[in-house]
Amino acid sequence: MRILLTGKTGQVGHELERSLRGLGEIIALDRSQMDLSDLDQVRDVVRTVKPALIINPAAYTAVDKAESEPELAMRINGEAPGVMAEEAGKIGAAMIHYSTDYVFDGSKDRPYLETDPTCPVNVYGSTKLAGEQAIQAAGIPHLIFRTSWVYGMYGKNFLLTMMRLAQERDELRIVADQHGSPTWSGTIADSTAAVVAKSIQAPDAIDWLRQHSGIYHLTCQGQTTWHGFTQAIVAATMTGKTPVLTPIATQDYPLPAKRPAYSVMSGEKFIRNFSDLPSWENALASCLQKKTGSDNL
Ligand SMILES: NC(=O)C1=CN([C@@H]2O[C@H](COP(=O)(O)OP(=O)(O)OC[C@H]3O[C@@H](n4cnc5c(N)ncnc54)[C@H](OP(=O)(O)O)[C@@H]3O)[C@@H](O)[C@H]2O)C=CC1
Ligand SMILES: Cc1cn([C@H]2C[C@H](O)[C@@H](COP(=O)(O)OP(=O)(O)O[C@H]3O[C@@H](C)C(=O)[C@@H](O)[C@H]3O)O2)c(=O)[nH]c1=O
Ligand SMILES: [Mg+2]
Repeated sequence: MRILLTGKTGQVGHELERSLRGLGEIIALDRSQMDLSDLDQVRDVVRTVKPALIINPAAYTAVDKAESEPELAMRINGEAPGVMAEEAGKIGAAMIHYSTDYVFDGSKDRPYLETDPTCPVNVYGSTKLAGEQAIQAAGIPHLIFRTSWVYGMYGKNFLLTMMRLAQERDELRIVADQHGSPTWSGTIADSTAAVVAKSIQAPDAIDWLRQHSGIYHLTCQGQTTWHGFTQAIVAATMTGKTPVLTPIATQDYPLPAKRPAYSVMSGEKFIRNFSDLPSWENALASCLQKKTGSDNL
């Protein structure tokens, strides 16, 4: 199966390139080869590569910057996935796409289900929701994996930021009233590869993907806060003198974009249909131990 992989320099794209090895002919592209802000180029690349499956982890992920660049964020997160899906439809291809917990407003206090109403509270979330809707509207075989709080040893993320700040400072002030599920990029990539492998084992991979089409919540299981996540990071990575970790309220860490106060998502549908998901604690340990996502959930 020929697979077109976007965003190979991103956290998830980087791990996917590794996890997908052996599952087909992987055409992995970066921004210079497929710029999602150039919709004509997106169209041309799909037409030239003619994949059976598009896997799209590329996205505009700068949550605060998106507030001042809504049009660019919408083109990359909302429109480009729609163009990919439209072109996929013309060649009988399927699509695996990634979305976010930030499609929810955070007013629930129990894990969000795939059937719960969406209501983004920031520009990034609105543009990611538009991407989901554009893919659904194209009517192609598709899997949309909503994930959250992604980290790993590669790329820009909260784990690496906090490991650095914990070395530099005596005190860290961290938001303790936002609840979510930190998710290792390796878990996302390996879980995606497991799904692709299942599709390939079926008599007709595209038909299998059509039968399983829909939205799935793909996160590590359990929940914490950014403060709780930092406590786990510091405990696992530092010995000797550690900084004081002071819990603070969201309002005491002002940022341009609003965030949902609660964005835990139930992984039950994903687990029932595809494969098990690790707890966030176990995934963090695996990440720190292995430093790759190649063969560990
Ligand atoms: N990070 C997170 O916490 C979360 C992410 N998600 C979703 O998961 C998916 C993967 O995210 P993640 O890997 O963490 O994201 P990263 O920010 O690590 O990577 C984003 C990727 O998209 C690429 N990209 C950005 N703009 C363009 C563009 N105009 N054209 C082509 N490529 C572009 C980047 O390229 P370059 O390296 O050149 O910038 C990079 O390869 C995304 O859909 C994201 O919305 C969902 C929930 C949480
Ligand atoms: C560095 C730092 C951050 N924080 C807070 C700010 C913020 O609320 C929280 C996390 O910071 P981030 O910048 O990683 O948060 P954010 O960019 O909102 O992360 C989000 O990214 C997008 C792409 C998603 O899809 C989401 O699932 C989520 O992972 O931690 C502190 O409280 N203290 C600190 O010292
Ligand atoms: Mg961020």
